[in-house]
Amino acid sequence: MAGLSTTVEAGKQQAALSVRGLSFSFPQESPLFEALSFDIKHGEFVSILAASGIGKTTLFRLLSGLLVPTAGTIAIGEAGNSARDATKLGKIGYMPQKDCLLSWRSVLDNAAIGLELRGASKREARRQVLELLPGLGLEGTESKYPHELSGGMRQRVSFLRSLLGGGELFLLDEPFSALDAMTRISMQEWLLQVWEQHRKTILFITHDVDEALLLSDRVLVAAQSPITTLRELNVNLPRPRSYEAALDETFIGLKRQLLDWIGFGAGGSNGGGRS
Ligand SMILES: Nc1ncnc2c1ncn2[C@@H]1O[C@H](COP(=O)(O)OP(=O)(O)OP(=O)(O)O)[C@@H](O)[C@H]1O
Repeated sequence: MAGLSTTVEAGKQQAALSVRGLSFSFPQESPLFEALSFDIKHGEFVSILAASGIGKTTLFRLLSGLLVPTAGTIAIGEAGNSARDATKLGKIGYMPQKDCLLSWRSVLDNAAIGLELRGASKREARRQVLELLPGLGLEGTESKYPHELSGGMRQRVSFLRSLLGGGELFLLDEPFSALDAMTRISMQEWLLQVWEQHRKTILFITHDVDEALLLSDRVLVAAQSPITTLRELNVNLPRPRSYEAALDETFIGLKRQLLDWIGFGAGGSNGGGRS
């Protein structure tokens, strides 16, 4: 037992997120998580790859304190805050599948919300947003409204809002799933560049094997329900990366491994649903 607690303590000091023995089920439903443990290090980009309906969004709701685990602990940041406290303290940045921009606010004012909520004056918040817009490919859009933007632009504004919210840990829930293939590739490349600049800790949910490999330092695979363990693949591809990386032999080897784990390998017969 002493050995176990030393490991957990060491993890707490270094980890941006430390999950220990997490169990959760909705009332009268089968469990989604049972005694799940994993860590995310500071500055890491980690993707969770899983089939639909297995509990990815529920995991994010647990990590952001919107749901309470049936058992286990979630510790966030160096202080080891609980999910609920970390969210209250603004340490968690959450970017959902839909951009959720406010239709009556301009790009400038949508992106500034994160800073305003942290106590910045409107003037200061706007100044910081204006400074960052060009780097996000959004120069000249500051007075536009969400309906005047493309899907990719809306997601970038949404990301900027989360970024300026100042979190230590960013939870990105399939942020590009609603985009067409071309926009999706350009958004992935854009996110790679932004991450290189800011090196925030990101936990990214996706169904897409290529996307997980292209973006991540590690991919965690949830292949069975309830989720008790996550299989882990280190993505040892050099950075900075671009979409070209997907043509690399190493990439294809890693992809083969992931497809095998989720049941689509040479011997697999997965139909893509919850197993
Ligand atoms: N409030 C709730 N009450 C009861 N069951 C729920 C509730 N929310 C989600 N579920 C169920 O929990 C399971 C996991 O849902 P969740 O949304 O976390 O899955 P997911 O892996 O994110 O799916 P997708 O990839 O399709 O978004 C599903 O079977 C879903 O129907």
